[in-house]
Amino acid sequence: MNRTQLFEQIKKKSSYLCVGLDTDVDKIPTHLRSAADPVFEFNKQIIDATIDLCVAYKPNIAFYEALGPKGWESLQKTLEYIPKDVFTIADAKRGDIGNTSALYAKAFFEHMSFDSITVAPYMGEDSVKPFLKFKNKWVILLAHTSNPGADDFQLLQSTGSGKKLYEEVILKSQQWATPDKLMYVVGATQAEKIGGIRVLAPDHFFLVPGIGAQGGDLAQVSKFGMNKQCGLLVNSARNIIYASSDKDFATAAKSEATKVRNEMENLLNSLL
Ligand SMILES: O=c1ccn([C@@H]2O[C@H](COP(=O)(O)O)[C@@H](O)[C@H]2O)c(=O)[nH]1
Repeated sequence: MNRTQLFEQIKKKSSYLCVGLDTDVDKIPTHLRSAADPVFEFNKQIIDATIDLCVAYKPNIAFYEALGPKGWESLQKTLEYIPKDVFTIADAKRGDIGNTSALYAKAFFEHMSFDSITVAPYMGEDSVKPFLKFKNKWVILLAHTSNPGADDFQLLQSTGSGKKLYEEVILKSQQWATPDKLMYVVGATQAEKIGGIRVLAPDHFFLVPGIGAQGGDLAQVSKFGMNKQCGLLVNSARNIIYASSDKDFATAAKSEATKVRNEMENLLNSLL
C-alpha cells in the first residue's frame, strides 16, 4: 500500500487506529480453545468486529513465533483474512547484516505479504536497506520506543552533534529513504517528545504504540504528532482485544475500538 492510499483510508474511516493482534493463547476465551486454530478464530472475530474502525492491523510476531509452526500458520491465515485495503504491520523488530536482512525482508514481504515491518536501527544502514528495496513496502524504524528502558540507550547524547541517539536515528535514516517508504516508531508514553520528533521528520508517518494498557494519552499524542496528512498510526492491542475474556470478547473489542475511533474522528476534525 502506498502513502496516498493510506491517507485515503484514514480520511474514509476518520480513523488512524491500528489494532494490535497480540494474540496470547492463554488469554483466548475458553469457548474458542477447542477450535481447530484458536488463534486464527480469535483474530478473525476481532478483525470482523473492528474492520470498519481501524486502518491497520499489527500482529506482534513474538506471539505467533512462540507457538512454533502452528503459530506461523495462524499468522499467515490472519494476514490472508485482512482485506487488502487495510495496512498490515509485521511487528518483528528485525535487522541484521545485509544478506540476513534481505532474507527477513523476503520472509515478511514475499512469502508473507505484509505492507511493512518494524526494524531495529542499531546495526545501521546496511541492515536496514534490504528492507527498502521492495516496491510499496515500508520500513518502520524504532526511534523513541514506549518502554521504560527506552531511556537506557535512546537518550544518550552524542558528544559531537549534541543530539540524542533517537534523534540521530531519525536524521540519518532520512538519507536512506523518503517518507513514502519509511515510518518511525514513536512511543505514546512520552507524548511531550513527539512535537520535537515531528520537527525532525515533518512528513513521515509515525507508528505510535503505548496508548491504552501502557497509559499513553491519545489527545496529547495527536496534538504533538499530527501533520497535514495525519501522519499517525496509533496502535492499541490489549485494551481492545482483551476488553472481555468471555464469549462477548468481539463485541467488547468493537466497543473499545469505537471509543478510540470516535475520539480520533474529533481530533482529526479539530487538528487537521
Ligand atoms: O515502542 C514500542 C514498540 C512496540 N510496541 C509494541 O506495541 C504493542 C503495544 O501493545 P499494548 O497492548 O497496546 O500495550 C506491543 O505489541 C508491543 O510490543 C510497544 O509497545 N512499544
